[in-house]
Amino acid sequence: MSIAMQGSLFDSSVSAPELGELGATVRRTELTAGAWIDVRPGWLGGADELFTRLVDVVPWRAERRQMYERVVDVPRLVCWYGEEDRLPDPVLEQAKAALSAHYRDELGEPFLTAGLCFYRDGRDSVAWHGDTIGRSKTEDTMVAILSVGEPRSLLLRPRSGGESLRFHLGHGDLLVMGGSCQRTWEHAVPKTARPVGPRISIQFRPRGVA
Ligand SMILES: O=C(O)CCC(=O)C(=O)O
Ligand SMILES: [Fe+2]
Repeated sequence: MSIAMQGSLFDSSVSAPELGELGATVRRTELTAGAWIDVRPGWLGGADELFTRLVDVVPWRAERRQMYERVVDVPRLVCWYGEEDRLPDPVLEQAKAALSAHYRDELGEPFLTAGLCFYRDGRDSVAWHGDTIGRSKTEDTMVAILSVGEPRSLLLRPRSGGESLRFHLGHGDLLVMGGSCQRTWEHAVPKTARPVGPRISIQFRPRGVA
């Protein structure tokens, strides 16, 4: 598959993927009902290079999914890596280890799985949902999302109603949803008619969270 991506095409300084610090560069926002998000813009340098690699090496699958009574196309490509699976790029193994170290005391367990989503253009999306399959239905946990490629909006809104928050995530940005976020808030990557380039998100989760 060949994807032309704005920004990197004429960029002579294309650099190898490399993670920056976490530590004090991570900015926390407390949400309602015991939910929070951490944001670390540009955590992964050389993110466009990782995007290009992932487009090629990941065995992307188109999925169909049961939605209530209907089976619908999932408008994005996906690939899931379980805890025994080798991730498709060494820098993603490093990211998983760095996140596990950074959140060790607070989370009490490592990030073990990685879900990858490929939003090819503005028609690809994910509808409002919480990641509530498994323990996250009843327990506090964390889902860490690394974004590469062109930015897309990730929206968050409280299940109890209220304003939504919008983040533009791409080019190596990190966003971590924590606390009760999966149970008490929802998130979405909405479709857009604006011309947007392709984005890949990598979601790291602990065991039993999906
Ligand atoms: O692509 C994203 O940033 C979000 C993906 C997501 O919410 C999911 O796969 O559960
Ligand atoms: Fe999700």
